[in-house]
Amino acid sequence: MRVYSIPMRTRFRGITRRQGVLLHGPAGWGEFSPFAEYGPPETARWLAAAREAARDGWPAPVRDRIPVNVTVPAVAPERAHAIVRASGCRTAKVKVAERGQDDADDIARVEAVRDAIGPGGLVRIDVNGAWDVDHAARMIRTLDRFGLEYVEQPCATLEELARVRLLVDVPIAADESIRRAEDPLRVRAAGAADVAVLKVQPLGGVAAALRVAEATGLPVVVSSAVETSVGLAAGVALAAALPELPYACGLATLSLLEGDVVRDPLVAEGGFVPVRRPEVDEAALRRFEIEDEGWRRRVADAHASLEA
Ligand SMILES: O=C(O)CCC(=O)c1ccccc1C(=O)O
Ligand SMILES: [Mg+2]
Repeated sequence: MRVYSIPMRTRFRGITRRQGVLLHGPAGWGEFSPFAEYGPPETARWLAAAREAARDGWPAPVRDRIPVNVTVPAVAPERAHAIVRASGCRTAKVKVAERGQDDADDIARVEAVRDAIGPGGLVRIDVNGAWDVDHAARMIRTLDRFGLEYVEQPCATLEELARVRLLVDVPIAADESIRRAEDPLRVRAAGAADVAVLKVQPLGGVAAALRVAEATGLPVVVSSAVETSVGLAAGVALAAALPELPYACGLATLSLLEGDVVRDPLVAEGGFVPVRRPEVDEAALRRFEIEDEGWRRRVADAHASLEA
């Protein structure tokens, strides 16, 4: 078990360092990197994903590259513009409704991103559940002046998502609303979303996420949890194994980190991430390795919860 801590280039989800654990097994390396606010039983699924990677491996791919979106954190418009231009991606996902910012900040950022990507590019926004129904309907209409592909998790609850979905013409994607195997059925029953955002670690692995994808009956966008190339490879494997992949995925997140633990990182080029599994590089890993009792305990607790 190896613990890593990598500085982030930009503050994201309120964190400035990404930390996690890498596990090795007969099938390769797996990543366990639940965010600090998660404890058991949730972390058991994150551990199951790491174990699947290390012990079992993943289903066969049906494509050899994955179209990806550039992820634009809640930065100033000039910076957002530069991030999009440098990415080469034809789809941008813009974080909005960040704490400490207001609607005008979001409008300026989305406008800058539309300008940077041009009329032929796609712009989606991610609200992380921060708006109430009225605020969501108002802001989605305002931001749709710049053309929105979809809105990710505009409100926190399924009931609110379903109401917003009836009020606006822009498709709604569910992200935080899908974290457990039983969630897709609830999303479907509530009529809460047009698109399902799936992340491998919270769903307990690639095979489990494929079953969730089938259960949603919705088009799927695979997204990372901002991981090293070890964790990203699992997201790439899921995106590669899905029968249909109509949207760009949120797997171009390596550029949010200052470094990586592999020889040949899973970076996006020309808007695509290649389908492959990079090898952990001892020297790279040692550069970011830390000794941390807290992470060892989190693995042990997740393990105990998984066996219970
Ligand atoms: O989807 C992307 O473009 C990047 C991944 C991302 O946004 C994300 C990463 C970690 C935790 C939450 C989220 C999120 O989608 O809200
Ligand atoms: Mg999201």
